[in-house]
Amino acid sequence: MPRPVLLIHGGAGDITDARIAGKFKGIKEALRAAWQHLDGYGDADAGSDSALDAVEAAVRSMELDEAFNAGYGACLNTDQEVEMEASLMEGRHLRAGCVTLLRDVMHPITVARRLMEKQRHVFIGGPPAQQLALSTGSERLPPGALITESARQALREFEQQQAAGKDTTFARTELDAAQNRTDPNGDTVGAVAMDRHGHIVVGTSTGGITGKWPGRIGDTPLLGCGTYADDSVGGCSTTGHGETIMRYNLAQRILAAIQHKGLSAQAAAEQECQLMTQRIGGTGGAIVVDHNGELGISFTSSRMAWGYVKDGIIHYGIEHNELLQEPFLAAPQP
Ligand SMILES: NC(=O)C[C@H](N)C(=O)O
Repeated sequence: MPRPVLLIHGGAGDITDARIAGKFKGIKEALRAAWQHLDGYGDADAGSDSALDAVEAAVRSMELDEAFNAGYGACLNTDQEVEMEASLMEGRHLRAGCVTLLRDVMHPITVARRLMEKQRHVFIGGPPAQQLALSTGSERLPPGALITESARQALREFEQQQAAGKDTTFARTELDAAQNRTDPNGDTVGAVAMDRHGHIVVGTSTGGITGKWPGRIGDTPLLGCGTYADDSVGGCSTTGHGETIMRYNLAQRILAAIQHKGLSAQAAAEQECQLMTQRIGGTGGAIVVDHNGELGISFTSSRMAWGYVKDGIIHYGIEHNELLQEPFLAAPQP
């Protein structure tokens, strides 16, 4: 019987030093919030939805945390508004729920789950996505409630760059470190879990990229780009420059490299992230769990926050070739 696995990311990009501590804190909190669903702690029998529950819990934790570009703290479009996207997929029956252009609700990943579990469509966007959220239990937040000062600052910097005639093609995920500016923009979040029955679930949630056009849709809600899960191969969540990732079909290519080329999860993630950047120019990253529970973590951006739980230890990092560790120390159960 496979051992449960939970691997998460908190976004790829040119994350500045000042934001690393917040990312690590958020990654560890998300792992602690979610792991109990997989190891049977809070769940009497770690039931059939344990991977789904774990992924939703991890992503919800990061959606609440302004250190990340999802939910509260999501980045702003050129109209100074938040439009969020998320996708969720399970690898047993290949069911999925995807939402885009979603406004004024806290947890896009939960809306994606409700769509997957209870509705007859897979992908819904704009006001009907919000309608679905509100009619299935989400609270409507006052306009602007998801906007942080950091997100406003990121948009101001983006606008200054545009006014100065700089190339903003790659938006916030690409420009900061090179130009030595602050990076007030958090990043996309994602989670891949495998339960003890070998069922894999993947979820990804984002505000997109700062300075995007209203109505812009990125890679995150697209199956095969931001998210894919298939129990017979593995699961993958990606992050980075969406226009690049969707043109390359990054998640699907990584899983195809595992399935058809026999690569390990790590080798497949490395190979495809690198080939994508060599070929198209934008950068990104991916987390992967293959059907044996082996992990892959790779990125061509300067940094990507990630973490996983194994043998009672939280493993995490943000730099290339970095592996930090900390005891899991689960919160006491009631
Ligand atoms: N930071 C990110 O991962 C952004 C996301 N991939 C997008 O382009 O919408």
